[in-house]
Amino acid sequence: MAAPGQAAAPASGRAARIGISGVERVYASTRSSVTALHDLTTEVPGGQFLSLLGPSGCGKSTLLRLIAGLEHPTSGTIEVGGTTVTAPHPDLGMVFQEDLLMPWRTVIDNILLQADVRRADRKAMRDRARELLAQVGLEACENKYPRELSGGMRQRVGICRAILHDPRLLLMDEPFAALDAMTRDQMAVDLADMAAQRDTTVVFVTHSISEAVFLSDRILVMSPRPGRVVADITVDLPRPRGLHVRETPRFADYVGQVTEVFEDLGILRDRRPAGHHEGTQR
Ligand SMILES: Nc1ncnc2c1ncn2[C@@H]1O[C@H](COP(=O)(O)OP(=O)(O)OP(=O)(O)O)[C@@H](O)[C@H]1O
Repeated sequence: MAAPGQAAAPASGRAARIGISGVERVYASTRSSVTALHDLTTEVPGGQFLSLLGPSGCGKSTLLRLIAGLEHPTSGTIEVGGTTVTAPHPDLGMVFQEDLLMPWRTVIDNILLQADVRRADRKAMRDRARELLAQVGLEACENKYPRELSGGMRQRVGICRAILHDPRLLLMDEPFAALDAMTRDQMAVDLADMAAQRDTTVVFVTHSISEAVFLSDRILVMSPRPGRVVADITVDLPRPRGLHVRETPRFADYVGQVTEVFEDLGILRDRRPAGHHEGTQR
């Protein structure tokens, strides 16, 4: 994956390509039916860092669950690594808004849960878990319990768990949404550093335009429900990217480009003079 904190890892070709073709997802009950996604077609090359941006309820989480194989499209197909997704597939890491750590397990045992469910060699995985903890500055915390950690620390542990088995695909559903702004910035840098060291495709859901621009190779902007892709923006900012990239005119241009799409959709309303972009949730 090409991520902002460091130079991109050399692509080994192992990162999963995603193919989404004519995907529709309708949630039907006896009383009503909701079309969450409508006729979604796109391809995500292996190793790309893709962000999904869109208003609440436009189907971003639904799309992640479909890619993960946790649920199925009503019509259309999704391929991951050349295979049609019909069930949850193992070569995947997932991170959610809530850290989902088990309170009765220590930090290291929470990470090793990934090894336990896969019946992997616990000893080898323990060494790897320690390496990952060191990468995110939590080497002194391996025997602590989640209640002893801050929200940002817990979310770092969640990310370590998600990538312990070196998945070819990482799906992240608003992983930093519950964190304060400064922790969130640091998490973006940490994620960038971790991502840069492995060849993984990432699909990242966020409501933050600047977070999406900072992290991504590409941003898909989705319309209000039923979710469709209304803009497909390649973020061609040089890497490595540090937080200072946010002060550059090119960064502002990308933020402005995405903001305009939201203004055109009527989701952001700008009462300031033309050219001055300051929306919510940047
Ligand atoms: N299991 C379900 N049953 C019925 N409707 C559902 C189900 N899951 C999602 N939906 C509906 O599908 C639409 C898309 O939901 P989804 O959670 O994918 O949106 P989202 O873009 O991730 O929203 P948010 O940004 O608020 O998390 C919403 O209208 C939601 O109510």
